[in-house]
Amino acid sequence: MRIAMGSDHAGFELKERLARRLRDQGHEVIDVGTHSTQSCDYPVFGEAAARKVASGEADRAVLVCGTGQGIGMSANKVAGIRCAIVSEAFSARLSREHNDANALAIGARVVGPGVAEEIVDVWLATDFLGGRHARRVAQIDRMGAALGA
Ligand SMILES: O=C(CO)[C@H](O)[C@H](O)[C@H](O)COP(=O)(O)O
Repeated sequence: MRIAMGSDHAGFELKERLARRLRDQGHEVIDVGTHSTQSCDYPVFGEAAARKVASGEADRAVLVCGTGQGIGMSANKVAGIRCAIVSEAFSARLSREHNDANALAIGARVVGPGVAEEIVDVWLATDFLGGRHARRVAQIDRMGAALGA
């Protein structure tokens, strides 16, 4: 899978760890930064990674900031992005099965690296169930198109 990854300074170390692991698993990682722990602004990197997915250059995005909240909110402003902000594997799985999430945001100050790895593994391995969920996801996407968000 082609996975766009982005973080701010708070998420940098976890992003690096997750990126190494994803590459070891055979995924292509498209790292949009940041590239150090120097303080920076998460919207820049949330948007950049989300745009990779929206344009078709990446299949999914994995994002990390301190809580996952800010970078996830930023990604969700890009048309066509459904970013789930997740702290445990159950929500990660359901965000794929029910919501067809194409972006995942994790908080490096919220979960440890082992839980983060479990979240990413489950999220990447889980398929969208379609059916009634497809109708609801289409409603989300129509709202995004109509409202420009
Ligand atoms: O966006 C966030 C919170 O919603 C992230 O946790 C940021 O990483 C955090 O706000 C950065 O905070 P800092 O005090 O500038 O390190």
